[in-house]
Amino acid sequence: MLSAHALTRDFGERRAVDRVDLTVRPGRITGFVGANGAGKTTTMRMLMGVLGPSSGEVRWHGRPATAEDRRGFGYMPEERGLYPRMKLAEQLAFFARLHGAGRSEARARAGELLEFFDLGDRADDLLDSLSLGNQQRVQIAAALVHRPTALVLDEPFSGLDPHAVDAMLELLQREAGEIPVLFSSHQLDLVERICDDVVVLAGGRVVSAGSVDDLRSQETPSYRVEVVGHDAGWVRDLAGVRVDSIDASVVRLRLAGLPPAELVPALAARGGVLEVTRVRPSLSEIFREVTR
Ligand SMILES: Nc1ncnc2c1ncn2[C@@H]1O[C@H](COP(=O)(O)OP(=O)(O)OP(=O)(O)O)[C@@H](O)[C@H]1O
Repeated sequence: MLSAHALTRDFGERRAVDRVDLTVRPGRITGFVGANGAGKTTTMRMLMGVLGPSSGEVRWHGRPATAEDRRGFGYMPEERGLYPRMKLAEQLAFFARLHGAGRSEARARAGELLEFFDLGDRADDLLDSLSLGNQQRVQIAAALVHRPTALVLDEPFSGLDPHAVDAMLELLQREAGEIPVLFSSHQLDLVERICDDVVVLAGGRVVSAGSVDDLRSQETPSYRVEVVGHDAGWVRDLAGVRVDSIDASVVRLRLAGLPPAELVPALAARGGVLEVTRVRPSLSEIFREVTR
């Protein structure tokens, strides 16, 4: 289990990460989300030990994480960091050897990962001859080369086409069966698809954390209402509700004081109603709600 405890980082006067607590459990995929500049990369760098905290602590299995512990982690940094003019297979074998693999074991592992990412026939190509999405696949392969004990991935999905996204999802699910996996992403639909847990950061602070289902259940329920006629504007006059949007005859609203059982009668007393549906909030909606 990888965890952060009151992890804080200042850059001069500016506090980029502010007393962040988070836990990444084995067997679960944790998504790390937040607007640009929220502090995700800075937190991940501290988890990996490439940046020291101003205060707070990173723990591995409940005790302070050491350099040795971190050598076991797989990391995909935001700035990436492979050698553009090195052949793919050579490059991956090189990283495997840095982690202590013997020559033939390193070569075999490089070949296996390139096959997995459909790059087996590009083994002798230079990294910078690949498309950006394929370079991204090699970045992930490099993070996996030493069979890591935990994975920390900074935006692994950015720039990937849908096939590569699917391959990445499959891979993360497979890896997360055994080890803690934390990844940051702005693609909330993907986070929703595969994450068990989510940590939402805003202005350097954790504003929400837990399983996707828990976050959903904390959210104020939202309703879709379709009224008779072309203008549902009158719904705004209802007491005890907050209207999120109106599009002709369709309204999205939340209850703000009105008990759920009174919504339909209150609507019907004011106008013609065709349908009222309770809507399960998407992660994007939850994100907007908790970060606003
Ligand atoms: N080396 C640095 N020196 C000064 N300020 C920094 C440094 N690194 C990050 N920051 C600041 O810390 C804040 C958090 O940045 P960070 O890159 O961690 O955010 P992020 O959530 O990863 O953003 P994005 O989604 O855009 O990648 C930003 O205001 C950024 O400008």
